[in-house]
Parts: sequence; structure tokens; C-alpha cells
Amino acid sequence: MIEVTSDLLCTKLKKRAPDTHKGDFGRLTIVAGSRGMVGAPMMATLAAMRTGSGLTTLAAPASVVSCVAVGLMEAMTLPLCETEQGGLDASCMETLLPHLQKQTACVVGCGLGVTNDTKQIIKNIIENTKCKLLLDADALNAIAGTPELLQSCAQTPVVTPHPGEMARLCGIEISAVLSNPAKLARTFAQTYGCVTVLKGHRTVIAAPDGTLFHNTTGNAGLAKGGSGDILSGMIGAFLAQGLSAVDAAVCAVWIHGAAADRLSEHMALTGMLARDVIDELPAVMKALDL
Ligand SMILES: NC(=O)C1=CN([C@@H]2O[C@H](COP(=O)(O)OP(=O)(O)OC[C@H]3O[C@@H](n4cnc5c(N)ncnc54)[C@H](OP(=O)(O)O)[C@@H]3O)[C@@H](O)[C@H]2O)[C@@H](O)CC1
Ligand SMILES: Nc1ncnc2c1ncn2[C@@H]1O[C@H](COP(=O)(O)OP(=O)(O)O)[C@@H](O)[C@H]1O
Repeated sequence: MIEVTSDLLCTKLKKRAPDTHKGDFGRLTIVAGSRGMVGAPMMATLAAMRTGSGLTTLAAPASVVSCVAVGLMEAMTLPLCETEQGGLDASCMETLLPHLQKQTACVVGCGLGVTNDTKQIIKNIIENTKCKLLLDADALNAIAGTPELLQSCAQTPVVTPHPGEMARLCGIEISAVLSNPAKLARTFAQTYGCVTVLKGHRTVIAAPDGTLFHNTTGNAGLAKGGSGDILSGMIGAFLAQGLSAVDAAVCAVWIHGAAADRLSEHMALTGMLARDVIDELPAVMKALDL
């Protein structure tokens, strides 16, 4: 098992060249949100922009976009048709699919809810888009009975389950996930050809070739709603910037935890918020000389 360190990150991340432009840092779309879960898309989008995504678009139910757009000045938005319950309507694919064909990477699932419509949408995205994909939260719940769908992705996808989501994906109890997370993550990655980020106090990252990484940054200040949404946006940003699926996951997981560790130097873990972690990301990257 490889321990993720700042030295390892320095071999994977490059400082920006002075003559660079936004097109060099990729186009990322975040498909997220539903009535009652408007924070998740916002946090994922802000974290992606703080992690260097060139052009970031939030694709969400139209009413969610109306709520959050004012707080996402630097992002573009793609308002999508929604059901009466305020989740995405399957007919939104007429707008979303052509949009995704132009994108480098797509993060899907944060706060999306699980309905028949979202299940159809996730299957459609997996089977019909060519960009790099990260599936989190309700995108994972949507494929819980059919994880083999991951093998239809055009490029190696990243999945970011917490133990509850991993248990649903694998059809096992949470206790079974917790009994040997590294072994389970590796088997899942190898079986379905995806980079598997199994989150927890000490997150493990497994690559489809069986390589395993172990992260030691992060603390209990992250044990709050929103922390996982941030991580998804960060991995998406690194995917958009051209990192491989495994490198994007390794770098984002370490930086995410390191931001919480930096905050813990002057803030009680009890009071740490996801938004504090997002704001701390540039300081962590500065310390890495990025
Ligand atoms: N502001 C917003 O808009 C926010 C929106 N959000 C959105 O909410 C949606 C639902 O996501 P969710 O994770 O809250 O519910 P769900 O998938 O049922 O998981 C709970 C189950 O998993 C278990 N479990 C979890 N971690 C574990 C661990 N480390 N170790 C062990 N067990 C663990 C947990 O166990 P228990 O707590 O019962 O012990 C329980 O059984 C999703 O779309 C998300 O994006 C959130 O991001 C919050 C902010
Ligand atoms: N005690 C902890 N120590 C270190 N990291 C933690 C701890 N608790 C949570 N995290 C991290 O916070 C994130 C939580 O993700 P998740 O459970 O998906 O949250 P949410 O869906 O509420 O955003 C993961 O990256 C996890 O590794």
C-alpha cells in the first residue's frame, strides 16, 4: 500500500505557466442538486473552482440554479427541467447530453436524490458521454443494483463512496465494508475498472490495476455534511486539468484532508465548516508551491 504524501503530489501537480489561459485547465460540469439539497451542488462547484478548473458549469434543476447562481459568480449554469418534486426530469438529457459532449470532465450525483428519473439519467450519462466521469452519492445509489454499468464508461471513471454507499453498491452490510476497506476497494476497482475512493477517517484509493493508496491527512472536523461534496468537486477539477483518474483522486484526497488539518491549527474541529475547507484550499496548494 502506498502512503500519499506531499512529495508524491509534487510529482503529479505542476505550477501554472505564466502564459497560460483558462482553456488549458479543462471544462468541468457538475450535475447535482435537487429540492432540499441545494448546498451540495454549490459546495462541489466552489471546491472545483478553488482547485483550478478552467471553466466550471453547474447543471442542476432550474429552481436549484435560481437559488445558488448568485453565490457562484465565477461558474456558468445550465438550468435543467425538473419534476414536480424538484429533482431532475429524465427529459433534461435533451439539453444535458449535447452539453456534456463538449466537456472534459463531469461530476455527477451530489444531492441529486434517487428517483426513476435520476436512475435513467445516470445510465444515460454513463452509456452516452465520452468525457471523464466521477460518480458520487446518489449517482452511486442509482447504480447500486447494477455496478457493472461502470464498465460502459468511455474512460476510467472515479467513484467516491462513503461506507454506507459502498455497502449499497456491493449489496453488503456496512460492517462488512468496515472490516477490510482496502481489500474491498481494490476488488471493486479491479472488477469494475474504476478508481475507487472509499472514504472514511483514513480514505483508501484503489486503481483498476490493483494499486492501493492510503491517505493520512484529514480529521474529525470533516465529519459534517458537505465534506464529501467538496472532495467530488476537487477530483473533478483535477480530471478536467488533465490528470489521470487515479492521480486526480490521490491529489484531491490529500489536499482535502490537509486543508482540514491546517484549519485545525486555529479552529476547533467542532466549529469547522465545509465552506472553511473550501476557502483553505488555495493555502494548501500554495504550501505545495503550486
Ligand atoms: N447541504 C447539502 O445539500 C448536502 C447534501 N448531501 C446529500 O445528501 C444525500 C444523502 O447522503 P448521505 O450520505 O447523507 O446519506 P446516505 O447515502 O443514506 O448515507 C448514510 C448512511 O451511510 C452510513 N455512513 C456514512 N458514512 C459512514 C462512515 N464513515 N462510516 C460508517 N457508516 C457511514 C450512515 O451510517 P450511520 O450514520 O447510520 O451510522 C448511514 O447508514 C446525498 O445526495 C448527498 O450528496 C450531503 O452531502 C450532506 C450535505
Ligand atoms: N473523522 C474523519 N477523519 C478524516 N476524514 C473524515 C472524517 N470524517 C469524514 N471525513 C472525510 O469527509 C468526507 C465525508 O464524505 P461524505 O460522507 O460523502 O460526506 P457528505 O456526503 O456529507 O458530503 C470524506 O472525504 C471523508 O474521508
